[in-house]
Amino acid sequence: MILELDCGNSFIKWRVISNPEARVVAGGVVGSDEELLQVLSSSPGVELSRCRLVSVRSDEETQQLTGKLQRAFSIDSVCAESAQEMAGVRNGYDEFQRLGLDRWLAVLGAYHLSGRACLVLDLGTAVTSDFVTAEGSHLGGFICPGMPLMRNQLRTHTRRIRYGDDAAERALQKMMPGRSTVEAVERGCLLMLQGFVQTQVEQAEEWLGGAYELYLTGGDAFMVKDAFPQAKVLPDLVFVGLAIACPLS
Ligand SMILES: Nc1ncnc2c1ncn2[C@@H]1O[C@H](COP(=O)(O)OP(=O)(O)O)[C@@H](O)[C@H]1O
Ligand SMILES: CC(C)(COP(=O)(O)O)[C@@H](O)C(=O)NCCC(=O)O
Ligand SMILES: [K+]
Repeated sequence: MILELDCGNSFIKWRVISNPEARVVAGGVVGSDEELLQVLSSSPGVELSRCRLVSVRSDEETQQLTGKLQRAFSIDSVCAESAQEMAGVRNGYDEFQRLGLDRWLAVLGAYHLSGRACLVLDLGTAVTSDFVTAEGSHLGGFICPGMPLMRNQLRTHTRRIRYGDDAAERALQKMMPGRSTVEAVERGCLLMLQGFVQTQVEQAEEWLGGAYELYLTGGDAFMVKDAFPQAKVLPDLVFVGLAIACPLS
């Protein structure tokens, strides 16, 4: 079985797939390396033979994680790497190595699945957008703070914005003007998020000419998906790209 990891700035998304059928056997989201080791060693029937991963963390952090996996399960890891061109997509960054690897894999996955122009939005710690033409030319994209960064900036840089996670969840059940701090902040940040996605859709009309596929991925994709019924919501989009960038030869 193959362990697949997507190491973001806040969470590690993990999956175990069978080899060679590539059937998903187990998966989840964890907050730390230790939590990952623990959940993997307590998952019944999971027998790992190797690992492939993508990380936007520092090289040191990524090496620490692969070292822990080697010691705990005796498996080698391969890390996805940047490329100028792959699977019919040409990286649009001036310095292709600087494009976030999670973005690159999501773009590879989206173009592979759609075979046409696409707009890829990844809503995690940061929110990223990437535009790809029907010919596979990556035009670049935009980066802005995601929901966790927006709400934490307000909590950190003001004196009187303080509330807990439970209240935050309750506040988002309705979207009328907030009548408490938690409602005002949570609903305000969600409107920022939805507004950003709406702007990207408008940009796509301009840059991709209307006939494109919209993909939403990342932990907070569910917060905006109802406003964009045309979107394909694919939590595993980065893993689709990971299989392309790190094939099991
Ligand atoms: N099951 C989940 N576990 C952890 N975070 C989740 C989950 N579902 C949604 N989220 C939300 O997803 C966001 C993080 O998204 P993610 O794509 O994992 O970020 P990153 O790739 O930057 O680590 C957080 O705002 C978090 O509240
Ligand atoms: C933009 C990101 C921080 C997003 O990370 P995430 O929210 O998925 O944790 C990451 O893709 C990254 O570090 N990119 C490098 C900068 C760039 O893409 O231009
Ligand atoms: K992201």
